[in-house]
Amino acid sequence: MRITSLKTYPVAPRWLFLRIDTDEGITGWGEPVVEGRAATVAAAVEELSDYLVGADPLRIEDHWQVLTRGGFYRGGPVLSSAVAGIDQALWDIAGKAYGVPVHRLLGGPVRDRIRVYSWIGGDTPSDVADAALAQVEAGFTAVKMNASGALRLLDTPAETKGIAARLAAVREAVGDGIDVALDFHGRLTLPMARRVLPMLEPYLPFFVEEPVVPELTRDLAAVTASTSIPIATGERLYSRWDFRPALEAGIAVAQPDISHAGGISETRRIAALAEVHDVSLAPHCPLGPIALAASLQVGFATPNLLIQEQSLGIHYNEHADLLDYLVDPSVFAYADGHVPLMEAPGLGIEVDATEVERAAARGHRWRSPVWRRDDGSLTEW
Ligand SMILES: O=C(O)[C@@H](O)[C@H](O)[C@H](O)CO
Ligand SMILES: [Mg+2]
Repeated sequence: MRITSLKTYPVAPRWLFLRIDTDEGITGWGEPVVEGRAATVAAAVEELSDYLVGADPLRIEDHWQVLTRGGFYRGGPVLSSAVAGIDQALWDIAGKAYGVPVHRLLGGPVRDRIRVYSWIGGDTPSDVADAALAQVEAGFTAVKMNASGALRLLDTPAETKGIAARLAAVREAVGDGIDVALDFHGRLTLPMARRVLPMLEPYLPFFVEEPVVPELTRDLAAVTASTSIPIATGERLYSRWDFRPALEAGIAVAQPDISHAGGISETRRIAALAEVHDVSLAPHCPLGPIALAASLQVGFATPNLLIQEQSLGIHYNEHADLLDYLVDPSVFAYADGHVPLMEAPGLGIEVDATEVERAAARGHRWRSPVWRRDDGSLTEW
């Protein structure tokens, strides 16, 4: 079998889909994207495609090595995400060629279903509590909320207590049987993290995500030592080499994004490295159905999986949602907040190619918001 073409489709809300065709009529799909940089990653995929057209799609690992290491300059979000989407599409082709779901090629399932969580929004404590209750009513057993708005480097008692008040309101609303995670998007300085996290401890959050920016991986050790809350990070780490210092810093949960961190091949290796550190996996995925399917395929075959993020209805999903590009959306029906074992070949989904073409023709470009503090200085959004 030979690869005949690679084609990318920028689609709403903020995704980039990749279609790889072969001379045997088998098509694979991947999702190579950095949110807000879809066109940049598409250019990287286009440049890498010179090497792939005419090659055997089943030599997945060799292609991963050449595309990642063969260029001398490696790593980073753009290149790693381009390779990630290509890798997903090659695993999809392999599964379809062998007639099995990808998790069977990874050693077979180690669980029957995967627990997924939903993102919840809202500004006031009662807004977030209502959003959490709506997800619990929809069957989810875990939610994740944004921890705060734009914070100062060292913030007021009112802002600081407000973070705890929002979590307290959610805990009060959903009770102790539901898991509640908080995402800080790297908005805390180390001294703020030391002050805020102990205030959250009484409400037993599931985990706290990205308390500090990933550039401060070294400071994570001080954060993890300062609190009993499990610390999660990883959506802005792109390889097992990037994850090593975070794992050594004592995080509890690794969050590789299968569309950023080198695809199925590398996420599988990051999971194994995490296992060495007694760290569980909660793959990041505020992305589309292909990225979610690829994440789930790894999750079915990975012993240290904690939970899977999924993007149905999250606030980024304007003009399109998770299920819009699937021939059969029931695959992500989330019975009782779980996805049952997927048995269809490849990634286990059927992408609606006509809808993808139509959405790409409409054109769409999503930009990350720019957040500023009250003095006008830039902060993490
Ligand atoms: O954990 C999450 O889902 C968020 O931090 C998103 O990754 C972020 O808004 C960029 O897409
Ligand atoms: Mg996050």
